Amino acid sequence: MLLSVKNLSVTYNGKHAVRNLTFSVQKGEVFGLLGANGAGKSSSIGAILGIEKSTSDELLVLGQSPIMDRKKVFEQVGVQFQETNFPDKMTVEEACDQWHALYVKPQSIEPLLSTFGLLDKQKQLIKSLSGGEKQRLAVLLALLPNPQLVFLDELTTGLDTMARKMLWKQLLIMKEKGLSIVLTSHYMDEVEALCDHLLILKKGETMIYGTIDEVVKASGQPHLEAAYLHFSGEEELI
Ligand SMILES: Nc1ncnc2c1ncn2[C@@H]1O[C@H](COP(=O)(O)OP(=O)(O)OP(=O)(O)O)[C@@H](O)[C@H]1O
Repeated sequence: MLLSVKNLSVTYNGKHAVRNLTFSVQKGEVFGLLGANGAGKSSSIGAILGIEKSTSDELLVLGQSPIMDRKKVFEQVGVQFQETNFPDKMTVEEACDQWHALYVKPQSIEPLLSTFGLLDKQKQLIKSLSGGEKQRLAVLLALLPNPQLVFLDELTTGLDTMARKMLWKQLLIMKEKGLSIVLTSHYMDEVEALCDHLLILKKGETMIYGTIDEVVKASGQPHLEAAYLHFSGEEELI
């Protein structure tokens, strides 16, 4: 088991943002944490990463506590955030070199740059990259540690169709090699392409947790998009 979360709760000013979240992720599994804006996805991930304060009956990342064993755990875990702030004068190459130096067994930089279509952008300032290029760089940096487990927040938001498909293909290759992935996404085609299990949050509560087939079946809807709308409560807004 690479990730085990039991009854994780996050509160802000006495109000629950996440309540009793329970799930686990095995080696080579892709897990999707889904829900409408404000449902509690980022708060959950922040808590699992030890950034947000939380309570739980169990919180183990690679069998260790992300709070007590922080350094050891995060040598083997990759994280991509929605917004990564880089210094103004930093180039793609410098960011890669700095990240590379932080880890014990990182991947080689060049093949990754090539895979992510950024080989000819090495000397460019990060702030001058397009939105999609920045997004690809953020995923590249999350994978650079050669992690056993990677957290990808809104993986392909802002990417064009080709870049999305490229990224999915790349992640599936890494999954085959044993990489475990926790992702958040608002796109059900992405969830269908990648996820083994998914969990849908609504106002911090777990509405359903299972495989895509189980979720669709339990919803009584014809396909995942409709099942998602049903469980997330987003259909009430349409
Ligand atoms: N630091 C904070 N202080 C107070 N409330 C917060 C804080 N961070 C998040 N919240 C609230 O907690 C709830 C869950 O927010 P969260 O960011 O986890 O949702 P999300 O599912 O990641 O949303 P999105 O899809 O918009 O990124 C929201 O109601 C949000 O306003």
